[in-house]
Amino acid sequence: MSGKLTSEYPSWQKLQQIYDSDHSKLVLRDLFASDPQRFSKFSREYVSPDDPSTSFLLDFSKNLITESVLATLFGLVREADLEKYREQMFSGHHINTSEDRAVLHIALRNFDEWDISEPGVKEVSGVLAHIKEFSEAVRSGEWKGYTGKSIDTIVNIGIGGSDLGPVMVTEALKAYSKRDLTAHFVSNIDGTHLAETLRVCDPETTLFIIASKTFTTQETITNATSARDWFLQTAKDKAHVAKHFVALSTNTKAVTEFGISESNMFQFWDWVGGRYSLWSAIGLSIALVIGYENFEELLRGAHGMDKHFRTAPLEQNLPVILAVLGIWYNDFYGAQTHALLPYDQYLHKFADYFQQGDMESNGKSITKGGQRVNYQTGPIIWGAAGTNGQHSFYQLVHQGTKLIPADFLAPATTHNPIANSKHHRILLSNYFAQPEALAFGKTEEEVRQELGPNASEALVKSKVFEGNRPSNSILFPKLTPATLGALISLYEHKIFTQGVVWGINSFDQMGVELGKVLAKNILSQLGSPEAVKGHDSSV
Ligand SMILES: O=P(O)(O)OC[C@H]1O[C@H](O)[C@@H](O)[C@@H](O)[C@@H]1O
Repeated sequence: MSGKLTSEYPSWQKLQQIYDSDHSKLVLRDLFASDPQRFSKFSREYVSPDDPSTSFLLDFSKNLITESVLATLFGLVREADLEKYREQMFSGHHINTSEDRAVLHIALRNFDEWDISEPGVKEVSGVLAHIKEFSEAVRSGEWKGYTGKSIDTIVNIGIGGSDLGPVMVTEALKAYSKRDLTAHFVSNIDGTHLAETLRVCDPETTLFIIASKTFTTQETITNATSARDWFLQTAKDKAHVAKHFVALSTNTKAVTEFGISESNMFQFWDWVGGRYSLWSAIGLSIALVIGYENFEELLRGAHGMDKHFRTAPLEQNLPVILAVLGIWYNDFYGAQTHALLPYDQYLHKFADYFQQGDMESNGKSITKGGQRVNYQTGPIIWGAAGTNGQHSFYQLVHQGTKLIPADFLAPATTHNPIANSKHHRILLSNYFAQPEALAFGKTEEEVRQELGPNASEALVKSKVFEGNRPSNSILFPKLTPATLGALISLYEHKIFTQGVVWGINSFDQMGVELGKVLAKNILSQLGSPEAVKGHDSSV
């Protein structure tokens, strides 16, 4: 990340040459046929260094790579100095250069193992203790609302990183949830979101969690104010707010000004990026729903993956492997998107979560040194839980004109083995079948054989699957808190690695700002009778 653009690195140029001369020869049918060892060469097992029961298998054999392509991709990562920047992140350097901040979500799940000297890091265990104490008091019924009743409903009010992580994780770990505590998440400024939620809430038994790193986000503060007004319509006395409103924030001043006392505030620090904050106080709703012990398991699972990422050689390093494969398609094959396809209903918000995680991190076109890149950076992330996606967008993935690399994820065993696990067997058969169909397709010859001599040419052609569409498969034993933690951390470090290779700052989000400023400007004019001024002619 000197003054050089990544496209000037020798390995980048070599990759371009390989792509130009060889990509037509990188055909999965042939690559598998010519090498019986392909699966063992291009798969890795992850076993948590802290807990051998947290493990998964990454099969990346169905990628358009050879050993030499992969070696060159690792060469690129070395030329981009990943190992140096990785160490800088783990030791608290201010690698978020535009905001002069450390990037230390890893410190939130470190349990004091690594010594990190950034202010705030020593306070992490105290905040975790606060989360434990508070979540246990609410879950046990000991925490009472203003009329002496226990809490049976929580409403997390937050948006972006203060919403998506808690939503995704509480959905993913529903099997561990307390069934008599209902959780709602309100994010949208559209009054419908709050109104429809409040319709099913009782002010006497509802706890509002106001989640905002900055505590200035318009949507969250507006929703929180309306929620407080709704509460006070019944509760009347402002003193009752203390039993029903808590805040998760870095901004003590704004929280107390809102009327929430400091003792009901859960602190975090500016070195926690919003999209990396579910491990912090922002995870309070997670601890409330699944219990503190399970929340800690989630953090410990992520820490195991942090250790792996920090220490494993690049060739064995799962986040690095996922990162370089993504770069190969994004920068040389011209793939615009990357699909996340979990075959697990519990993970139905996984792609939504990493839409922010990846796109807000790597949706940048200026390097840290201020140069405009001359290559592609972050991909468009999208996806849905299987098998629903199969009946929706897979047609285009299989036979459309676009190359869409995809990650398939599935648990070997289910939390819900209904009908003697028949559902799960069908689900898994689809999980295995889709990557195979994408990779190997169906040749014209096979179609002709199937249809017989009387089939029209057009019908034959329409049934041909070109195949050669790449995918990764991640198979884990069961979706436990620790496994989920490891999976999230895996993708976080993939994003970090790609950002380093592209030479960009993955930890600011300047692009979100302009729209916010313009909306405030328009809002101030909307209430006035004069014509809205100073915008384009369509406003
Ligand atoms: O937690 P806050 O401060 O309310 O921010 C919520 C969100 O706002 C913006 O969209 C961005 O800055 C996001 O990264 C952030 O997650």
